[in-house]
Amino acid sequence: MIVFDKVVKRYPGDYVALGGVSFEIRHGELVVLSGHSGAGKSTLLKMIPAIERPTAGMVSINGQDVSRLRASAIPYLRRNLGLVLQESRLLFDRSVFDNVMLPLRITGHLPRDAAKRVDAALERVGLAGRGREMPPGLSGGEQQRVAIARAIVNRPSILIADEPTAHLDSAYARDIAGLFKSFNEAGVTIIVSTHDERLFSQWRPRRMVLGKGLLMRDFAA
Ligand SMILES: Nc1ncnc2c1ncn2[C@@H]1O[C@H](COP(=O)(O)OP(=O)(O)OP(=O)(O)O)[C@@H](O)[C@H]1O
Repeated sequence: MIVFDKVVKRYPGDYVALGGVSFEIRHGELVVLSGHSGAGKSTLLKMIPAIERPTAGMVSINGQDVSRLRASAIPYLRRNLGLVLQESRLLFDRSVFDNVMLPLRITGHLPRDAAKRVDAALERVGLAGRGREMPPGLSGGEQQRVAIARAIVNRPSILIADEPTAHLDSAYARDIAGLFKSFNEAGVTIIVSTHDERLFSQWRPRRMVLGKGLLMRDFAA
């Protein structure tokens, strides 16, 4: 369970990006977060992996307060989270395989079955056998699939994606939305922000709408 309790985020210059946001997300939910540009979506998502910390209030995951986590504990937190953030770009000078392998290297020791995990993640996103290719040779949609493979290679129980379909044409965007749905069906909790809620509406997700740093609407699934 993810809990936000009266979370406030003030950036330097006193800009209030989140003005006191509270909600709970249960295990296995599919949550679509929308809101105008600057509403605070990225800020909210970044609080879950402790990339941003609340100015006030608390964020917890499965009972652990992540808003005040020691720096040394953060890698353990992130090991259980899959992240597809706007800044999580691919390394263009490394193969698709190496890009997806990256989180496995970061966690310290390579699992014995690391290569198998990478292959399984690539297969999961429809890129089986493409590991040797280089990212610049892939379409935008395929690059996004690599980023998603990289996010799921650790088999996280929670997957967070910040506008994963931005810059993709509608057919690719629908494919990517379908991928998230398939992960959700496999039991993964999904929190995805989008400018286009319609991409997910057929699955009747929980819809949360942010406006000016406040939770304006929260439609249960
Ligand atoms: N590191 C930062 N320092 C100062 N202000 C910031 C920082 N990050 C975000 N902001 C400001 O906080 C507000 C919320 O930003 P945020 O990126 O969370 O919104 P968003 O809803 O994700 O927007 P978009 O849809 O454009 O990505 C914006 O006005 C932004 O300029």
